[in-house]
Amino acid sequence: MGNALEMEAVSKNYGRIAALGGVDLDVGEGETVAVLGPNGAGKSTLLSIALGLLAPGAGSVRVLGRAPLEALRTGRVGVLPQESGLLEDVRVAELVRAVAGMYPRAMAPERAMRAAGVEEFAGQRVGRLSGGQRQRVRFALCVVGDPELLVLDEPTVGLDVESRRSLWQEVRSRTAAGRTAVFATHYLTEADDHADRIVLLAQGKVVADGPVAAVKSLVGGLEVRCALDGANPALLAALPGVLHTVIEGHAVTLRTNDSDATLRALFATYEQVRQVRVESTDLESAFLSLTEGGRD
Ligand SMILES: Nc1ncnc2c1ncn2[C@@H]1O[C@H](COP(=O)(O)OP(=O)(O)OP(=O)(O)O)[C@@H](O)[C@H]1O
Repeated sequence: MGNALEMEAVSKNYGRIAALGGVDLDVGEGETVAVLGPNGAGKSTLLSIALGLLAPGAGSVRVLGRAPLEALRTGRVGVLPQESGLLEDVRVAELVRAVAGMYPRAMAPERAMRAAGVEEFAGQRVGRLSGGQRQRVRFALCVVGDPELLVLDEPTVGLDVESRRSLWQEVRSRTAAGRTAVFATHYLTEADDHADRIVLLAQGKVVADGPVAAVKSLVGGLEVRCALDGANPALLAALPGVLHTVIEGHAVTLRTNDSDATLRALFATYEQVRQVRVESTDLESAFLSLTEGGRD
Protein backbone atom coordinates (compact mmCIF):
# COMPACT_ATOMS: atom_id res chain seq x y z
CA MET A 1 0.00 0.00 0.00
CA GLY A 2 1.19 3.51 -0.74
CA ASN A 3 1.16 6.62 1.31
CA ALA A 4 -1.94 8.77 1.54
CA LEU A 5 0.13 11.72 2.71
CA GLU A 6 3.82 12.51 2.44
CA MET A 7 5.34 15.64 3.93
CA GLU A 8 9.04 16.27 3.83
CA ALA A 9 10.88 19.02 5.68
CA VAL A 10 7.79 21.23 5.65
CA SER A 11 8.21 24.65 7.23
CA LYS A 12 5.92 27.64 7.43
CA ASN A 13 6.49 31.06 8.91
CA TYR A 14 3.88 33.74 9.48
CA GLY A 15 6.08 36.81 9.57
CA ARG A 16 8.41 36.09 12.46
CA ILE A 17 6.33 33.25 13.85
CA ALA A 18 7.62 29.81 12.91
CA ALA A 19 4.35 27.87 12.77
CA LEU A 20 6.01 24.72 11.40
CA GLY A 21 9.70 23.98 11.58
CA GLY A 22 10.77 21.08 9.38
CA VAL A 23 7.98 18.53 9.68
CA ASP A 24 8.41 15.08 8.13
CA LEU A 25 5.26 13.00 8.09
CA ASP A 26 4.21 9.97 6.09
CA VAL A 27 0.72 8.58 6.57
CA GLY A 28 0.08 5.17 5.04
CA GLU A 29 -3.21 4.24 3.38
CA GLY A 30 -5.62 2.85 5.94
CA GLU A 31 -4.02 4.57 8.94
CA THR A 32 -5.92 6.71 11.42
CA VAL A 33 -3.58 9.38 12.69
CA ALA A 34 -4.25 11.92 15.41
CA VAL A 35 -2.28 15.14 15.25
CA LEU A 36 -2.23 16.20 18.83
CA GLY A 37 -0.87 19.37 20.33
CA PRO A 38 -1.61 22.39 22.46
CA ASN A 39 -3.06 25.64 21.10
CA GLY A 40 -0.78 27.16 18.52
CA ALA A 41 1.29 23.99 18.03
CA GLY A 42 0.77 24.18 14.29
CA LYS A 43 -1.94 21.53 13.78
CA SER A 44 -4.21 23.63 11.55
CA THR A 45 -1.23 24.93 9.60
CA LEU A 46 -0.06 21.38 9.00
CA LEU A 47 -3.49 20.21 7.83
CA SER A 48 -3.98 23.27 5.60
CA ILE A 49 -0.64 22.63 3.93
CA ALA A 50 -1.49 18.96 3.50
CA LEU A 51 -4.67 20.01 1.72
CA GLY A 52 -2.92 22.51 -0.52
CA LEU A 53 -4.96 25.36 0.95
CA LEU A 54 -1.78 26.95 2.26
CA ALA A 55 1.59 26.89 0.52
CA PRO A 56 4.53 25.70 2.64
CA GLY A 57 7.45 28.09 3.01
CA ALA A 58 9.76 25.16 2.36
CA GLY A 59 9.49 21.42 1.86
CA SER A 60 7.34 19.16 -0.26
CA VAL A 61 3.89 17.58 0.07
CA ARG A 62 2.20 14.76 -1.82
CA VAL A 63 -1.36 13.62 -1.24
CA LEU A 64 -2.37 10.25 -2.67
CA GLY A 65 0.66 10.52 -4.91
CA ARG A 66 -0.29 13.91 -6.36
CA ALA A 67 0.00 17.59 -5.66
CA PRO A 68 -2.36 18.33 -2.74
CA LEU A 69 -4.74 20.66 -4.59
CA GLU A 70 -5.06 18.18 -7.42
CA ALA A 71 -6.08 15.44 -4.97
CA LEU A 72 -8.55 17.83 -3.38
CA ARG A 73 -10.08 18.91 -6.69
CA THR A 74 -10.65 15.37 -7.86
CA GLY A 75 -12.73 14.65 -4.77
CA ARG A 76 -10.34 12.11 -3.31
CA VAL A 77 -9.96 14.09 -0.09
CA GLY A 78 -12.77 14.94 2.31
CA VAL A 79 -12.17 17.98 4.48
CA LEU A 80 -13.70 19.06 7.75
CA PRO A 81 -12.15 22.46 8.45
CA GLN A 82 -12.11 23.98 11.92
CA GLU A 83 -14.32 26.82 10.80
CA SER A 84 -16.02 27.32 7.52
CA GLY A 85 -18.96 29.25 6.25
CA LEU A 86 -21.97 27.40 4.91
CA LEU A 87 -24.62 28.66 2.55
CA GLU A 88 -27.26 30.02 4.93
CA ASP A 89 -30.35 30.10 2.78
CA VAL A 90 -30.49 26.56 1.49
CA ARG A 91 -32.00 23.60 3.28
CA VAL A 92 -29.63 21.00 4.66
CA ALA A 93 -30.71 18.22 2.30
CA GLU A 94 -30.41 20.52 -0.72
CA LEU A 95 -26.90 21.47 0.29
CA VAL A 96 -25.77 17.88 0.79
CA ARG A 97 -27.31 16.84 -2.54
CA ALA A 98 -25.71 19.78 -4.36
CA VAL A 99 -22.28 18.99 -2.96
CA ALA A 100 -22.71 15.29 -3.74
CA GLY A 101 -23.37 16.31 -7.34
CA MET A 102 -19.94 17.91 -7.52
CA TYR A 103 -18.09 14.66 -6.86
CA PRO A 104 -17.38 11.97 -9.43
CA ARG A 105 -18.32 9.01 -7.24
CA ALA A 106 -20.29 10.41 -4.35
CA MET A 107 -22.26 8.22 -1.95
CA ALA A 108 -26.03 8.59 -1.77
CA PRO A 109 -26.71 11.94 -0.04
CA GLU A 110 -29.14 10.17 2.32
CA ARG A 111 -26.36 7.88 3.47
CA ALA A 112 -24.07 10.85 4.25
CA MET A 113 -26.91 12.58 6.11
CA ARG A 114 -27.58 9.47 8.16
CA ALA A 115 -23.87 9.04 8.95
CA ALA A 116 -23.60 12.64 10.10
CA GLY A 117 -26.88 12.60 12.02
CA VAL A 118 -28.46 15.47 10.10
CA GLU A 119 -31.59 13.63 8.95
CA GLU A 120 -33.77 15.04 11.71
CA PHE A 121 -33.18 18.60 10.52
CA ALA A 122 -32.59 17.87 6.82
CA GLY A 123 -35.51 20.09 5.84
CA GLN A 124 -34.33 23.12 7.80
CA ARG A 125 -32.47 26.08 6.43
CA VAL A 126 -28.77 26.08 7.32
CA GLY A 127 -29.03 29.61 8.71
CA ARG A 128 -31.31 28.39 11.52
CA LEU A 129 -29.07 25.61 12.80
CA SER A 130 -27.15 25.51 16.06
CA GLY A 131 -23.34 25.36 16.10
CA GLY A 132 -23.31 21.62 16.72
CA GLN A 133 -25.88 21.00 13.98
CA ARG A 134 -23.75 23.00 11.54
CA GLN A 135 -20.73 20.93 12.44
CA ARG A 136 -22.73 17.79 11.63
CA VAL A 137 -23.66 19.30 8.25
CA ARG A 138 -19.96 20.01 7.60
CA PHE A 139 -19.21 16.39 8.37
CA ALA A 140 -21.91 15.21 5.96
CA LEU A 141 -20.31 17.39 3.26
CA CYS A 142 -16.91 15.99 4.16
CA VAL A 143 -17.89 12.33 3.62
CA VAL A 144 -20.49 12.62 0.85
CA GLY A 145 -17.85 12.49 -1.90
CA ASP A 146 -16.76 9.09 -0.55
CA PRO A 147 -13.15 10.29 -0.24
CA GLU A 148 -10.09 8.10 0.15
CA LEU A 149 -8.54 10.45 2.69
CA LEU A 150 -10.40 12.31 5.44
CA VAL A 151 -8.74 15.37 6.94
CA LEU A 152 -10.57 16.54 10.03
CA ASP A 153 -9.56 19.59 12.04
CA GLU A 154 -10.92 19.20 15.57
CA PRO A 155 -13.99 17.44 14.23
CA THR A 156 -15.98 17.06 17.42
CA VAL A 157 -15.83 20.64 18.67
CA GLY A 158 -19.33 21.65 19.70
CA LEU A 159 -20.81 18.18 19.26
CA ASP A 160 -22.82 16.39 21.93
CA VAL A 161 -21.91 12.89 23.07
CA GLU A 162 -24.24 11.12 20.67
CA SER A 163 -23.04 13.13 17.67
CA ARG A 164 -19.43 12.47 18.60
CA ARG A 165 -20.14 8.78 18.81
CA SER A 166 -21.75 8.64 15.37
CA LEU A 167 -18.99 10.75 13.80
CA TRP A 168 -16.32 8.39 15.07
CA GLN A 169 -18.36 5.40 14.02
CA GLU A 170 -18.43 6.72 10.44
CA VAL A 171 -14.69 7.49 10.51
CA ARG A 172 -13.99 4.01 11.84
CA SER A 173 -16.15 2.28 9.28
CA ARG A 174 -14.27 4.14 6.55
CA THR A 175 -10.81 3.30 7.87
CA ALA A 176 -11.89 -0.32 8.39
CA ALA A 177 -12.58 -0.34 4.66
CA GLY A 178 -9.00 0.79 3.96
CA ARG A 179 -9.57 4.56 3.82
CA THR A 180 -7.28 6.95 5.66
CA ALA A 181 -8.06 9.54 8.31
CA VAL A 182 -5.93 12.31 9.74
CA PHE A 183 -7.46 14.41 12.47
CA ALA A 184 -6.30 17.21 14.72
CA THR A 185 -7.54 17.20 18.26
CA HIS A 186 -7.10 18.69 21.69
CA TYR A 187 -9.03 15.81 23.17
CA LEU A 188 -6.42 13.38 24.31
CA THR A 189 -8.98 10.71 24.95
CA GLU A 190 -10.12 11.02 21.34
CA ALA A 191 -6.63 10.31 20.08
CA ASP A 192 -6.43 7.41 22.49
CA ASP A 193 -9.83 6.02 21.52
CA HIS A 194 -9.87 6.60 17.78
CA ALA A 195 -6.36 6.80 16.36
CA ASP A 196 -3.89 4.02 15.84
CA ARG A 197 -1.03 6.49 15.73
CA ILE A 198 -0.34 9.81 17.38
CA VAL A 199 1.78 12.59 15.95
CA LEU A 200 2.45 14.98 18.77
CA LEU A 201 3.20 18.54 17.69
CA ALA A 202 4.68 21.19 19.90
CA GLN A 203 5.83 24.59 18.68
CA GLY A 204 5.74 23.50 15.06
CA LYS A 205 7.82 20.37 15.53
CA VAL A 206 6.96 16.69 15.80
CA VAL A 207 8.02 15.72 19.33
CA ALA A 208 6.63 12.19 19.25
CA ASP A 209 5.23 9.97 16.52
CA GLY A 210 4.15 6.38 16.95
CA PRO A 211 1.41 4.01 18.02
CA VAL A 212 -0.71 5.41 20.85
CA ALA A 213 0.74 2.90 23.29
CA ALA A 214 4.30 3.78 22.29
CA VAL A 215 3.74 7.49 22.73
CA LYS A 216 2.37 6.79 26.20
CA SER A 217 5.21 4.47 27.10
CA LEU A 218 7.73 7.17 26.28
CA VAL A 219 6.90 8.73 29.60
CA GLY A 220 6.35 5.57 31.61
CA GLY A 221 3.20 3.56 31.28
CA LEU A 222 2.08 3.30 34.88
CA GLU A 223 1.66 5.25 38.06
CA VAL A 224 1.89 3.88 41.57
CA ARG A 225 -0.33 5.87 43.90
CA CYS A 226 -0.37 5.54 47.66
CA ALA A 227 -0.91 7.30 50.96
CA LEU A 228 2.27 7.78 52.94
CA ASP A 229 3.18 9.80 56.01
CA GLY A 230 6.68 11.20 56.30
CA ALA A 231 7.72 10.44 52.72
CA ASN A 232 11.25 11.37 51.80
CA PRO A 233 11.19 12.81 48.24
CA ALA A 234 14.80 11.87 47.45
CA LEU A 235 14.26 8.31 48.68
CA LEU A 236 11.09 7.91 46.62
CA ALA A 237 12.76 9.32 43.52
CA ALA A 238 15.58 6.80 43.91
CA LEU A 239 13.26 3.76 44.04
CA PRO A 240 13.76 1.41 41.07
CA GLY A 241 11.78 2.32 37.95
CA VAL A 242 10.63 5.70 39.25
CA LEU A 243 10.66 8.42 36.60
CA HIS A 244 8.82 11.16 38.42
CA THR A 245 7.37 11.78 41.87
CA VAL A 246 4.57 14.02 43.06
CA ILE A 247 3.92 14.44 46.78
CA GLU A 248 0.80 16.31 47.88
CA GLY A 249 0.37 15.99 51.64
CA HIS A 250 -0.09 12.26 52.27
CA ALA A 251 -0.79 11.49 48.64
CA VAL A 252 2.15 10.16 46.68
CA THR A 253 2.22 9.47 42.93
CA LEU A 254 5.19 7.72 41.39
CA ARG A 255 5.37 7.44 37.63
CA THR A 256 7.31 4.32 36.84
CA ASN A 257 8.53 2.20 33.95
CA ASP A 258 8.75 -0.89 36.19
CA SER A 259 5.81 -0.96 38.57
CA ASP A 260 6.68 -4.38 40.03
CA ALA A 261 10.16 -3.26 41.07
CA THR A 262 8.83 0.07 42.35
CA LEU A 263 6.16 -1.65 44.46
CA ARG A 264 8.56 -4.17 45.99
CA ALA A 265 10.98 -1.41 46.97
CA LEU A 266 8.17 0.83 48.21
CA PHE A 267 6.88 -1.85 50.61
CA ALA A 268 10.42 -2.68 51.73
CA THR A 269 11.22 0.97 52.41
CA TYR A 270 7.96 2.10 54.01
CA GLU A 271 6.01 -0.50 55.94
CA GLN A 272 3.44 2.19 56.85
CA VAL A 273 2.43 2.70 53.22
CA ARG A 274 -1.37 2.51 52.66
CA GLN A 275 -3.93 2.46 49.85
CA VAL A 276 -1.49 1.36 47.21
CA ARG A 277 -2.81 1.16 43.64
CA VAL A 278 -1.35 0.99 40.17
CA GLU A 279 -2.97 2.95 37.35
CA SER A 280 -2.25 3.63 33.71
CA THR A 281 -0.69 6.98 33.00
CA ASP A 282 -3.32 8.79 31.02
CA LEU A 283 -2.52 10.41 27.74
CA GLU A 284 -2.84 13.81 29.36
CA SER A 285 0.25 13.16 31.48
CA ALA A 286 2.15 11.73 28.52
CA PHE A 287 1.24 14.78 26.50
CA LEU A 288 2.36 17.23 29.17
CA SER A 289 5.66 15.50 29.82
CA LEU A 290 6.56 15.42 26.15
CA THR A 291 5.47 18.90 25.20
CA GLU A 292 7.09 20.44 28.22
CA GLY A 293 10.38 18.88 27.27
CA GLY A 294 10.34 16.30 30.06
CA ARG A 295 11.01 18.91 32.71
CA ASP A 296 10.36 16.26 35.36
N1 LIG B 1 -2.81 33.60 9.47
C1 LIG B 1 -1.91 33.67 10.46
N2 LIG B 1 -1.16 34.77 10.64
C2 LIG B 1 -0.23 34.84 11.61
N3 LIG B 1 0.03 33.86 12.48
C3 LIG B 1 -0.68 32.72 12.37
C4 LIG B 1 -1.70 32.57 11.36
N4 LIG B 1 -2.24 31.34 11.50
C5 LIG B 1 -1.61 30.76 12.54
N5 LIG B 1 -0.68 31.57 13.06
C6 LIG B 1 0.25 31.26 14.18
O1 LIG B 1 0.95 30.07 13.84
C7 LIG B 1 1.05 29.20 14.96
C8 LIG B 1 0.39 27.87 14.65
O2 LIG B 1 -1.02 28.06 14.52
P1 LIG B 1 -2.03 26.88 14.19
O3 LIG B 1 -3.38 27.49 14.02
O4 LIG B 1 -1.49 26.07 13.08
O5 LIG B 1 -1.97 26.03 15.53
P2 LIG B 1 -3.00 24.93 16.08
O6 LIG B 1 -2.15 23.86 16.67
O7 LIG B 1 -3.95 24.54 15.01
O8 LIG B 1 -3.74 25.72 17.22
P3 LIG B 1 -5.23 25.53 17.82
O9 LIG B 1 -5.18 24.27 18.58
O10 LIG B 1 -5.39 26.71 18.69
O11 LIG B 1 -6.17 25.50 16.64
C9 LIG B 1 0.44 29.96 16.11
O12 LIG B 1 1.47 30.62 16.79
C10 LIG B 1 -0.49 30.95 15.45
O13 LIG B 1 -0.63 32.09 16.24
